[in-house]
Amino acid sequence: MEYFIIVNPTAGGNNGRKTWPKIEKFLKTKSISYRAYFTEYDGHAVAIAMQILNQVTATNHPDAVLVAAGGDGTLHETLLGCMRFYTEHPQINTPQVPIGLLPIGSGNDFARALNVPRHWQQALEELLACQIATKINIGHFINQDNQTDGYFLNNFGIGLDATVVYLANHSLVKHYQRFSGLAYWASVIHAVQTAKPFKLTVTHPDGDTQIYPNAFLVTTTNHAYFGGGIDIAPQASVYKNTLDLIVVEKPTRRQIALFVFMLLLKRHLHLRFVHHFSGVHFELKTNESRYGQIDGEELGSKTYDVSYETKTYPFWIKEIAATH
Ligand SMILES: Nc1ncnc2c1ncn2[C@@H]1O[C@H](COP(=O)(O)OP(=O)(O)OP(=O)(O)O)[C@@H](O)[C@H]1O
Repeated sequence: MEYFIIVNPTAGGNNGRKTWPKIEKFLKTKSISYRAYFTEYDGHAVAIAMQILNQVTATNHPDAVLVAAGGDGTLHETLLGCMRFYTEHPQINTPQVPIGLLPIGSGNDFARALNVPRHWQQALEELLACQIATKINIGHFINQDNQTDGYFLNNFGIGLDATVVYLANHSLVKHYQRFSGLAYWASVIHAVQTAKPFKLTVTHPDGDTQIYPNAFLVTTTNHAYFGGGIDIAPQASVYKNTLDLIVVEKPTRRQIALFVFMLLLKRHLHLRFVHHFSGVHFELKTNESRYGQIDGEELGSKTYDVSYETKTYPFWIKEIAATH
């Protein structure tokens, strides 16, 4: 195999920069064939992934694996580059180049969902031991207003979780690994206090519609986790072709405490201000501007008219039969 590794040196509060020399040493010791590419700016992994696929498909390279060494953002951009490349080159009929993960970011929720170890060496050993690609479900969304689309591995959030992402990304201490956890939790508290509820309309394929006048946290998720390991949708799985939608209506202070307590017990879906759906397709519409996030990447503050479904992409991971 030949591993084309996209390294985000800034992932995990510069953990990428510190960990890469160890990864490289390990690869050299084992005489593994690899090429490394370093991201230099936001969005760079999209361009690098496309460039690698261009090269790999032009030379008919049969044993290529694209590896995202970073956090969920790097992985998201790598996937986006792959999906964009294959959409732009529909004539390519060789199998899609699989994506592997070296989770050296902060949250690493997709790695958690796939049971990929979050220590670089264990993750690398599993990656190198893998023999066959596994098709995994990913989220696909279409903006109904302009028909643009995109993908997510983890979740597409509107409201509270996206406000947290916005505040954490703009925190002054974000780039210091030691403080990134603190910055995150400070952002959660700030967001809970300041985020405003909004009207959300959910439409199902059969035309059934629900309206939530006080939606507060709206997450469409591909697996159980969000926010760095919070088990927001315990029944969700990348091995199901469904997406899970969690809608939390604006809670009172007492309800916030109850929500956190029930979340820890994984019983929060029983609360009457928490709503949960699982489906292969649904649409969400809002009419007030709110922050949005996709796999931890900011969308800014806007309104949404979005439809959701799943697609698949091959990943270079150890298959977990038990969760199928
Ligand atoms: N050289 C760079 N300088 C600044 N930002 C970069 C650079 N390379 C990549 N980025 C950006 O860094 C951001 C964060 O990366 P990533 O999500 O992989 O790490 P993380 O936030 O630590 O992990 P997680 O999302 O799992 O919490 C991404 O938006 C990416 O575009």
